[in-house]
Amino acid sequence: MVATTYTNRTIPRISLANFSTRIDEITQELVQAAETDGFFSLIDTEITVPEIDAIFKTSESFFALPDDTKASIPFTHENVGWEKNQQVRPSTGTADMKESYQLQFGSVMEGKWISEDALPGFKHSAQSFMAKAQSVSEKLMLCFARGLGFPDDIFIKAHDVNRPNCQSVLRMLHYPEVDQSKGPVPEGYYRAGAHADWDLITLLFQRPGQSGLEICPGREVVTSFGMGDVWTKVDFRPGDIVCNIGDLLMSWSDDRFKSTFHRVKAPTDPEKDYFGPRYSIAFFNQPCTDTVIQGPLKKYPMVTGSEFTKAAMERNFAALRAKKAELGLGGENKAEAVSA
Ligand SMILES: O=C(O)CCC(=O)C(=O)O
Ligand SMILES: [Fe+2]
Repeated sequence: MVATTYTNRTIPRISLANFSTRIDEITQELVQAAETDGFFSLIDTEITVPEIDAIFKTSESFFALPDDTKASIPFTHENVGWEKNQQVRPSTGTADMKESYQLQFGSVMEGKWISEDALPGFKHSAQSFMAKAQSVSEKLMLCFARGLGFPDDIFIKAHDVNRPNCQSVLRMLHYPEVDQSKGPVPEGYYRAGAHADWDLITLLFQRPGQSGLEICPGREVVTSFGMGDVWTKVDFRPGDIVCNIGDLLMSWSDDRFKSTFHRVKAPTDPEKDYFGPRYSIAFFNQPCTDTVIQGPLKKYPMVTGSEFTKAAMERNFAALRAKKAELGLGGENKAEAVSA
């Protein structure tokens, strides 16, 4: 197996304390991080450690349900519902070793919430947490709009969760334990294969002790799938929100802000890697379908939110087909329309 090359890169920790009085300083820090590696951690946010602990408890209870029960709310191409071992990334051509449950704000969730009988209180807890994640996201949206010289509310309006065509997603993730007694995970399998997210900004909630997230900066243009091979392990402390720029913001900033490849590697090293069950939660800020997108320099043609997503998916499929042909694999993956 080819060993991964690692380097230490600093992932800045940016405080949101006293947001309204410190907004200029925060904007500067965010822009700087977005222009370099595209990853940063937020600290001093309005989401407390007990609130993060509570939503992970909720998520763990969901994934502990029998598969038959979770299968009552299957994943659909509207990016909602539950999937297991179904997402294939173009970088790997093999399914991620995980299960996930995607939730949205709007009517696409009809019939997609786990029932109150199966998991009392789930919908209420998830919706409260989604509202909090949205509120933190809107602070970032305001700063990035200013950083790019746009009107303050351009990104906030484009991601208005009260509109029926809002597409933002909260995704709960569970990577099952990797049983070391069964020998090494075959080459080419990942907990989450390398990818860049398609959205504006992603908020990632991680569990202390459940390491695995790695980043590989260096992408120059949003239309490219190429990535380097020097990785950095992402460190975080309890309460941190790890954030990354997605392809939408890279495109909307004419490639000034970087949407960076990241992955969760399958554990291989008993000394350093975490083999136990891993949980994470991602909040993807996706544009309303009718949003009009174009950077200040007009580097790319103007597109709508739905056109942007469609083009991202088509690039994804083309790259996936090429990877499968390279590996001599056929067949379609079922969870292809996922948000990242
Ligand atoms: O589980 C993680 O830490 C990363 C998940 C991720 O990158 C994604 O779902 O897009
Ligand atoms: Fe991601």
